[in-house]
Amino acid sequence: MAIITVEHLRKTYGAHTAVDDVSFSVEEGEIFGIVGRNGAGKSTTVECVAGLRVPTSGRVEVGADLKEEVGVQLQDCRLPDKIRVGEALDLYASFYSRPADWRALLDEVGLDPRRTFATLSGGQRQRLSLALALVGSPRIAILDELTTGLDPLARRDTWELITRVRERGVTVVLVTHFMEEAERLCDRVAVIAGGRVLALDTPSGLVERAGVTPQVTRATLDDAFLALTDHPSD
Ligand SMILES: Nc1ncnc2c1ncn2[C@@H]1O[C@H](COP(=O)(O)OP(=O)(O)OP(=O)(O)O)[C@@H](O)[C@H]1O
Repeated sequence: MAIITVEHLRKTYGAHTAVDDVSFSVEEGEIFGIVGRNGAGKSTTVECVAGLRVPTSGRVEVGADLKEEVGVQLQDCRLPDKIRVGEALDLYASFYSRPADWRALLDEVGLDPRRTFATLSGGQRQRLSLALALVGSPRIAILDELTTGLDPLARRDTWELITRVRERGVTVVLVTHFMEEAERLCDRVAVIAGGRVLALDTPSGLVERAGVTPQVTRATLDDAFLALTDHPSD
């Protein structure tokens, strides 16, 4: 059953059209990927889904309470330098009527509640932003480039965290630049370019659809992405 339905979504900023006629639906419990190059319209799309931006036209329907049941991790989230990790979690938990146990969440993401935001590495900040997105026990988690800027090992750890989130029944919308990430984690992936959905399928379906020939061993989603976005077929 679809928990998110987006139909003919359009978002303009002045004369610039960032998202143009985007339609897709996300099934409850799946990890749905949105991939595309810089400026493709990925963040604008998920911010419209999360209710953070108002669509210019089109329909966005979310089968969950936006304030209580949707957790959002935004790109480049910043907190005051001196706030402690535990204080941030405690504050965010107070926004929800059924918050998760934030100490357990911090254990899961491997963060010390006494650390201040200023002393966290890039990877630790990303893990904090994931914990903040999950502290309300959401039914839907929207994660916007959660692993950008992480080293390969930290990225893999984060993939494990995302898999565990899904195992708890949370629907995940994952915006990413990394095709390997989308291929490993996502049930279905929408490829966006120029504010439009070029293709939407399972990772293996996209590879097949793009008709890419394996270079060494087998064709990957990365090959499919390059083929689709280099020669978009409308
Ligand atoms: N507030 C805004 N005002 C004007 N233009 C904007 C605004 N936000 C985004 N844009 C433009 O809209 C287009 C889509 O941006 P968006 O951030 O949705 O893309 P993206 O696919 O998430 O890119 P990235 O991977 O670089 O984050 C870009 O051309 C961007 O410059």
